[in-house]
Amino acid sequence: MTSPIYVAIDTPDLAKAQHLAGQVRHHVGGLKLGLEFFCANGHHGVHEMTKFGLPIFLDLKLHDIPNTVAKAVQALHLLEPAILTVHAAGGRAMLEDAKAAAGIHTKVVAVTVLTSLDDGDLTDIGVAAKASDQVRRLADLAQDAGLDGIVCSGEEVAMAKKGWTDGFFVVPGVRPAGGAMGDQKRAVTPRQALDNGASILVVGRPISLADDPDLAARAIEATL
Ligand SMILES: O=C(O)c1cc(=O)[nH]c(=O)n1[C@@H]1O[C@H](COP(=O)(O)O)[C@@H](O)[C@H]1O
Repeated sequence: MTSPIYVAIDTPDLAKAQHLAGQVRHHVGGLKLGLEFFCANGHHGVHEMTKFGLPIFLDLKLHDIPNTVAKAVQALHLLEPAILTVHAAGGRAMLEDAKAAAGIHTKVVAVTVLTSLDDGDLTDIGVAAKASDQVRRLADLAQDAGLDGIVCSGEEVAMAKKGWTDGFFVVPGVRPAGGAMGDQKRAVTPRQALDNGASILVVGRPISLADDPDLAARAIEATL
């Protein structure tokens, strides 16, 4: 069975990214490349990483006016990522245009409330809702706009899935029991996230900072 774990390769260094992917390739289901990697290595870097033969999740969290996001998505066509992120807070028109601009092999998923934010952080940016209510609102918007799914924490995924049974649910910010939270605030264990309905799990530092990343990936897989 394919692993639901996508390893977050958060480094600007292509050689380090290739080394990590090479270490874990047999125990993860895909590679997630984010802003740090893409800003440093661009299309060339993504091409290099496709050589591992795993699906590529390009996590650029696009968030701009609809025209700009649609053009950016078009500019990514050649890369054919399996998954691409945009921010749900960009609004309905931006989400619709992003989906329309994406290639047929790319799932476009909307980031709802970052897993690094809690209710207090939402208050600070003028969002009066609790994180869970905001996730529900943005999940409904993403579904209406025709997206393939959302990114949310393992705390909300069961609730979000109830209203969107065939949606694709990406859960990052997961932590093995007792693992360091770092900047994550709404974290659950990988097993909980999967039990709650995650389609895939994004795991970064618990694997990439481990002495033996492959062992860490296998240990997480063994809990699923
Ligand atoms: O879209 C994401 O992947 C994402 C959304 C979110 O709400 N929270 C979140 O942590 N992520 C990404 O998931 C990864 C989590 O990394 P670790 O906290 O190191 O496991 C990072 O690459 C984040 O950019």
